[in-house]
Amino acid sequence: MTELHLTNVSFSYPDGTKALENLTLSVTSGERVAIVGQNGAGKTTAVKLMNGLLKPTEGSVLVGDWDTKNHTTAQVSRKVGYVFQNPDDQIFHNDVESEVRFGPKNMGFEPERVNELTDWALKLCGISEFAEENPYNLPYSVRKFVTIASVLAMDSDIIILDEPTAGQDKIGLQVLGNLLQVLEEKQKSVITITHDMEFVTDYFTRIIVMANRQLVADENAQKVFYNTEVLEKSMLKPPAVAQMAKLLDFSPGILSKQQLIEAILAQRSL
Ligand SMILES: Nc1ncnc2c1ncn2[C@@H]1O[C@H](COP(=O)(O)OP(=O)(O)OP(=O)(O)O)[C@@H](O)[C@H]1O
Repeated sequence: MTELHLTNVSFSYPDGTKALENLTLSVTSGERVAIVGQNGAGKTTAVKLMNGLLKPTEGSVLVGDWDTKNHTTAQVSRKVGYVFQNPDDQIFHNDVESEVRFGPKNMGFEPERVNELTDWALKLCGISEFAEENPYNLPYSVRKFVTIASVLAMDSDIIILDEPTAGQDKIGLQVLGNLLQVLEEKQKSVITITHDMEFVTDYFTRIIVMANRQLVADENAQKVFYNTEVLEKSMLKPPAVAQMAKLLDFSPGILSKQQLIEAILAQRSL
């Protein structure tokens, strides 16, 4: 299993734009972490540094015992799979199965293992029925699962999902929820960038909040969504349930509908 350690990481793009300042965080095996924050906060830059697409200007990124500065992006991406925000930036085959099969095949797995991983990933993403289809004939939500499957099939220890809930309906969200559970059972770490706070409270216990190129909180959901200073700094909008609980002046920490209902019933019975 592979751990991830970012230590005092800063990054500037070649045009001089400073995108990340002094980021320090670690992710252990099997952990689920959500990275949230306003547009331009530095989230995408942070995850690109984690999978070796970018190398830090200052500080270090360790993937297991590899310093990403000493390894190619291709090498690092075998350990840290990255599902891009936009599936159309990632898909390049004319049928779904070839797209998913490409990763494990390219990594040199035995043909039997390639078949096994491809079938597993297609099934886990609920897209086996589309195996022979051209991804570009499928809706955006399915194309997103094609890219998730193609990364899962590489069997990397750390998986980054950029905005996985974008465009997903209730069934898509259920597939994602199940997928996160299966990955946790396999001790895979999942790091997601998302603007979907309901998704965060439903599935992620650890939240990293970023604002203005910096980390402003690394806490559980209860602490983040009831911390006025963090919310103001990051301009983060808490999930609807937490907003309602605050308006009703309930004690901090309520995040689920069930907790809110229980608090309302308890107040009525007073
Ligand atoms: N290729 C690039 N060249 C120059 N500046 C860039 C580049 N990519 C991103 N930036 C800048 O770096 C900063 C951080 O961007 P980044 O994409 O990491 O933020 P983000 O939190 O992921 O935002 P979003 O939620 O909009 O994707 C922003 O000021 C952005 O404009």
